[in-house]
Amino acid sequence: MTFTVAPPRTDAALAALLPWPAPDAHKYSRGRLALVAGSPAYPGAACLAATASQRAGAGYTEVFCAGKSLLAVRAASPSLVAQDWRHWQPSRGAALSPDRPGACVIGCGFAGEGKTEGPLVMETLHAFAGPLLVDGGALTLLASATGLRLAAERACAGLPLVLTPHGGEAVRLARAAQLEEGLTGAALARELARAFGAVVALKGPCTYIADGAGVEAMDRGTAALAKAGTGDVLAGIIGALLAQGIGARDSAALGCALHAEAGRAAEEARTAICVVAEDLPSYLPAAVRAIAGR
Ligand SMILES: NC(=O)C1=CN([C@@H]2O[C@H](COP(=O)(O)OP(=O)(O)OC[C@H]3O[C@@H](n4cnc5c(N)ncnc54)[C@H](O)[C@@H]3O)[C@@H](O)[C@H]2O)[C@@H](O)CC1
Ligand SMILES: Nc1ncnc2c1ncn2[C@@H]1O[C@H](COP(=O)(O)OP(=O)(O)O)[C@@H](O)[C@H]1O
Repeated sequence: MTFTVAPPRTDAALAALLPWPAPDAHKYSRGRLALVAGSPAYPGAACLAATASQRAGAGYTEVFCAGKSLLAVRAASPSLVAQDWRHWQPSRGAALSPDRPGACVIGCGFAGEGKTEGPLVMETLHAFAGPLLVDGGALTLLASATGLRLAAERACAGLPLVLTPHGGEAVRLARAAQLEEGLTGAALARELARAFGAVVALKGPCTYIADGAGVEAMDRGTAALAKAGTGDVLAGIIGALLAQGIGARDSAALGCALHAEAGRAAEEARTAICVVAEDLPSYLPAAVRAIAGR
């Protein structure tokens, strides 16, 4: 199977996508991200994704998490709005219209269990009528016959879906989709994108971003990013870009580049040894400047 992997996008191409706010912007016009995240086992993942979303420009970041995780999420940032995930209503979702865009991220800090998280994931796949990013433990639940069917239905309805698996999660998705064994890298990203009708960002030292039309590479990152929780930060960044009305593949490409540049800026200040995931949102301004050239 031969195909071409597009080279990483240039700074100029990425800069053209940056969501600078209009002078008359308000918090809702700047995009509302509903983040369904943070099981009792992993409240920290919700905190990481939510604070990253705020720094990546979303005007309103609303977290729906397990009741036991509420305190941790509220303590992470006073400007976050947090509710028990029992109140998440995917059919109402974020208010969606061209002047009030929105998106949903689901799965950061999910443990991949079926009883509570399963219905949250399946109902969101079915009923959320805006751009949806599936990450973390929700990918384990998506890796099922029901998940594949609901993903196909979203694709038929033209509803954007972004998947952000690491290598282990990608193997689970590939098995569920009965892909050829042993696919890796760009080929795996491309086949997953086709099977799920989604944009796939297959994360690693080089991240491959694919949709039905092709695959591109993103290799700006650093091993400083190889720490628990950095993937949750990435999901929050891409989710915020989706919420601001940027297309799915562009959001994935810009989000991965901003995440990588934040990692590099953090490494510069803190060394590759000492960077931790919670450092990254505070280096997003440096990442924006590196890409924008200002
Ligand atoms: N502070 C927190 O609350 C954190 C919560 N997290 C959440 O924890 C949940 C479980 O995620 P995990 O990734 O730990 O567990 P998984 O069960 O998804 O992954 C565990 C297994 O997948 C494989 N794997 C993991 N990373 C891989 C990679 N980069 N390449 C190849 N194989 C890999 C390994 O076999 C590993 O044993 C997710 O919902 C995630 O969001 C993690 O992001 C870590 C930080
Ligand atoms: N050696 C590396 N070089 C560059 N980027 C890396 C490297 N290792 C990990 N990353 C990046 O760090 C992030 C890790 O995400 P993930 O494995 O989902 O972490 P977690 O589940 O702990 O949040 C991804 O964006 C990945 O591309």
